[in-house]
Amino acid sequence: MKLAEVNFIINPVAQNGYCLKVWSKLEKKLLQSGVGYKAFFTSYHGHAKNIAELLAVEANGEEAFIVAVGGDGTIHEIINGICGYANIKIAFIPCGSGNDFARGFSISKNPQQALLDIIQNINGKVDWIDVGVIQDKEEKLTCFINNMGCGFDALIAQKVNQSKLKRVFNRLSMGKLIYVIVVLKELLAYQPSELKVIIDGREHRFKKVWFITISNQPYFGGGMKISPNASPRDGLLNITVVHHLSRIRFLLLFASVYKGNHVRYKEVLTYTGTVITIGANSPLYTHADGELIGQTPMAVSIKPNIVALSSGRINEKRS
Ligand SMILES: Nc1ncnc2c1ncn2[C@@H]1O[C@H](COP(=O)(O)OP(=O)(O)OP(=O)(O)O)[C@@H](O)[C@H]1O
Repeated sequence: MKLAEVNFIINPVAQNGYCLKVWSKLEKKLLQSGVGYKAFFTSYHGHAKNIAELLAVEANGEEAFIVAVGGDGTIHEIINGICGYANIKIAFIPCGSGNDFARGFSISKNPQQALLDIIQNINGKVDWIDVGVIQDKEEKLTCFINNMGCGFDALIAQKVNQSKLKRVFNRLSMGKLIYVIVVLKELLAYQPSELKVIIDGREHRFKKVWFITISNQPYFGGGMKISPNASPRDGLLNITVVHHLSRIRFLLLFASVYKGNHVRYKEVLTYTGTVITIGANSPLYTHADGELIGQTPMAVSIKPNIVALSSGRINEKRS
């Protein structure tokens, strides 16, 4: 059987350099497997997007296979490079600190197992998944595969990415804890906002909003099940608005979000939709897959079944 050639895009700095160590082990397995491959290493923020786009163009309509080796930021960039190229198949080997993509898409969190799954399914089935698209006021487009959000969650994403503690916790393999620490730190100072949200033509106004999150899959922030019912295969985006919540109740809610039980709070509203616009009384930080992309207003929509995801056990429940 002829095996396809695989293009690996590796983020050597993901999880504080752990990804590079993992890659050297994966490469040994690859050499043993006989799979033809090329390895590309990112050398700056945004490089994975550029490499992926170049590979998509160079494939010239032929099928090409790209595997992201890194964290959620790496798969986010690759999605932004290949979204719209129907000839590109992707897969993921989780080596980041948050790894919400692996959780949400039931990919093994063990990099060696994830590689084995990819090799076993190398010429096999693909799963066509939805992608969210954000348009900012300058009409710049950004895709997201996990979720996007405005307000407190975007502020947390930014602070986590900037935090020197992130490196320390990554070194201790406690990447998730940094989200908890940053939330507790920012909670006292944050001022909730007023929001106008239009979902499929219907206007909603909210006061004292902590954040709005729009999800393609359930997980955010290293395992928080922010949108328990989100599915990347249903052609819908799942919207979560958290408003009118005291700081004490925020802490209770925060403790329940890892199991998705926060949706039982009356201060948590959920919707589904396909075209959403978000405006606020003052500009709010906005993230896409945990990467800060600018400030509101933002328009969000869904591209159903646009990306081909290949992984051996994608439909098994693993998280
Ligand atoms: N060579 C590089 N030097 C500096 N930054 C890089 C380089 N290559 C990639 N990056 C950036 O590193 C950032 C973090 O990558 P990534 O999200 O994959 O890892 P992580 O933060 O450890 O994982 P997670 O997002 O799952 O918590 C991304 O914003 C990416 O653009």
